[in-house]
Amino acid sequence: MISVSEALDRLFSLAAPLGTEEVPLLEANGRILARDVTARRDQPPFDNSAMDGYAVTEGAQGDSFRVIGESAAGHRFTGPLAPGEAVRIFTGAPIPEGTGRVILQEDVTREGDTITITGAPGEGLHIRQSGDDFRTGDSVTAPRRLSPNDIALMAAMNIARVPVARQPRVAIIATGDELVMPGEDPGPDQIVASNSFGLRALLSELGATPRLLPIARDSLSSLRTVLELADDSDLVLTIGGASVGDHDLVAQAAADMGLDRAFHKVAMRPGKPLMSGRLGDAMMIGLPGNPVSAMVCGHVFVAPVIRAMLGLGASPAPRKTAHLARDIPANGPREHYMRARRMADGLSLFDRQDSSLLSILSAADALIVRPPHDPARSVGENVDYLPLS
Ligand SMILES: Nc1nc2c(c(=O)[nH]1)N[C@H]1C(S)=C(S)[C@@H](COP(=O)(O)OP(=O)(O)OC[C@H]3O[C@@H](n4cnc5c(N)ncnc54)[C@H](O)[C@@H]3O)O[C@H]1N2
Ligand code: MOO
Repeated sequence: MISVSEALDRLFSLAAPLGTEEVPLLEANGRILARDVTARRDQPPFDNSAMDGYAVTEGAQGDSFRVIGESAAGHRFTGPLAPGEAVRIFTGAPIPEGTGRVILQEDVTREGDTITITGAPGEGLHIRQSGDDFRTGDSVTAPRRLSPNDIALMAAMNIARVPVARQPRVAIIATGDELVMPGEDPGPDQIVASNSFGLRALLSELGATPRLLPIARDSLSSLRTVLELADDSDLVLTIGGASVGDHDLVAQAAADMGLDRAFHKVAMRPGKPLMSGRLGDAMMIGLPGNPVSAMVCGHVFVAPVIRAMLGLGASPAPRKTAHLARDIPANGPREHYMRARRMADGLSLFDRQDSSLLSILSAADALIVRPPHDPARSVGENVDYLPLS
């Protein structure tokens, strides 16, 4: 059995970045920016008023001015401004030539075309300089996952089409005679397929394009039929049938179809029967069937693989450190990902750690990472964990 970090290295060597495509700005949110993009104009493109008020050359409390015109957003005042004159101005409007400051309308009384500064104007000039925000050629740097704030910035930069990483196409194949789909009426020996739905959600969140294929039954012919449906995928994820039982046929079905196996079995808990390799043009990861094992492998292996395919680099799932709120026992020979909750007084481990317990996984928001043979740890000691939310 190989270690988790060795397994990750082998996975990364199978997971090449997938290349780029251009999408309209409207479709770029959540996508990975693949190349730096640069502003096509200065922002603001002209000096403009930060407030509604009056543009003057200079002014103090008690000064009066003659209002000679108006500058509104989208409609500038074209003439110059001289001492003793004021231009009515609104937020975002271009600053007339000669303006020294903008007096807030709250600090002014107006009679006809004459204004008098009645309030203390203060230090602020209320003028936003051209290029204050960004200048032509300033860039948004890649790679990064584009957020709504980035979309706003790129719109202001007049970038209408955005180069982004192609989304990995991921086929998800649940396997097992016992499985039915959520919403179906399970027979007495049947259970509802859950892992495929959890993994699909995880993959969507990561920025992949997941596709649920029909459930494969526990026969080589059924597995082959469904695996063949996945032939246009970048990554094929199978769930279950990865262990040593008589009905665990995924490894054999994939081998029959030419899987170039990179490894089978990892020294971790849960997740030991994990396998991976190259299957035709696609990468394949065979996940264990136990629900918590499949989801933990999703967080520990699938998520970093998707990030690597998206061009975000080959690095393990980010870890944090926190102290323990409870004692934890010594670990065995496999790296253990233990379900826990972050509490005010530290990480609190769930008593029940069986890899079938989705209710515990759902209640957990952290996986404490225990290295192989880690000794017992006491309250207050620091441990590494993977945040789940
Ligand atoms: N003799 C041994 N037995 C087992 C070993 C071992 O080393 N020696 N390893 C155990 C470990 S660790 C795991 S993990 C499981 C995983 O085995 P498989 O990948 O072959 O998974 P299955 O046997 O197909 O299923 C296990 C369990 O999970 C349920 N399942 C499967 N698929 C789904 C799904 N899509 N949604 C929800 N639940 C699913 C399935 O019904 C079983 O209950 O093997 C141990 N055994
Ligand atoms: O290690 Mo398995 O993955 O017990 O559930």
